[in-house]
Amino acid sequence: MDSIKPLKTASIHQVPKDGSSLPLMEAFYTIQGEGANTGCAAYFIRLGGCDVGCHWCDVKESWDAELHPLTQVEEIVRTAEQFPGKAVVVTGGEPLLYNLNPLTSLLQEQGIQTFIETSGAYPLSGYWDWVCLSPKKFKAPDASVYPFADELKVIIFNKSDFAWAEEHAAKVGLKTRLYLQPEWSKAEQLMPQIVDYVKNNPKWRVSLQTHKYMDIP
Ligand SMILES: C[S@@+](CC[C@H](N)C(=O)[O-])C[C@H]1O[C@@H](n2cnc3c(N)ncnc32)[C@H](O)[C@@H]1O
Ligand SMILES: Nc1nc2[nH]cc(C(=O)O)c2c(=O)[nH]1
Ligand code: SF4
Ligand SMILES: [Mg+2]
Repeated sequence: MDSIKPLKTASIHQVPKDGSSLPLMEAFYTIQGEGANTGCAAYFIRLGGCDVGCHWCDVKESWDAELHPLTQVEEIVRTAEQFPGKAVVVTGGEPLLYNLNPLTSLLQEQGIQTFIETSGAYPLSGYWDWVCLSPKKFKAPDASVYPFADELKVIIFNKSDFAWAEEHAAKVGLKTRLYLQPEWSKAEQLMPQIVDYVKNNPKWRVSLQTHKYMDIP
């Protein structure tokens, strides 16, 4: 009897540089829960691999790329096409570890809008309809990413993060929409401070992880 072939996996460094296949952790059709596109139906493509190391990361299972099978981008796009919502959110892990040009050009050829969730720790690749930059203290964004940010989404974990958020707001363009999002485990405790901050600094908006309140992926 044939034995079951293990799926091929690779470390971050062994993923093909041409972007023809990517370590796919999971993909699911849901509602964008966060930021400017909150409430929109979207297909999420979660790539494995991240070396940023946020201690409060809500998807630590994504960090080790080797746990997630290398998947041809054609196959990823073929599945994305099946859903009525014509927007894809590429997230991770840190998606900018990889060459995202083939994935995003194929998606756009199919009339699918491309959104990315990134820490900006690496230069941008890919063709994007919406870039959400969420900077991290643990590995600063590459300076080249700020001009591409349609949205800056700063996670608030403690009081000092408001001043830190302003440092990043000073680096994005005038058209970039600014969001403060409470770290999930601290959301209840931080909410009064976030509400006060936005009332006093109205260039910012509040972003909540609404999918967690809706109990959807
Ligand atoms: C899991 S990350 C993956 C994409 C990319 N690595 C990044 O950090 O932007 C997706 C989004 O979730 C946010 N996030 C992760 N853990 C969170 C938490 N515990 N509370 C609130 N937001 C969180 C990140 O800041 C990011 O905006
Ligand atoms: N519904 C939903 N919205 C999201 N927005 C960003 C997410 C992410 O993990 O990148 C996410 C997620 O995991 N689920
Ligand atoms: S950069 Fe994103 S995926 Fe990586 S640890 Fe931080 S929140 Fe998690
Ligand atoms: Mg998430």
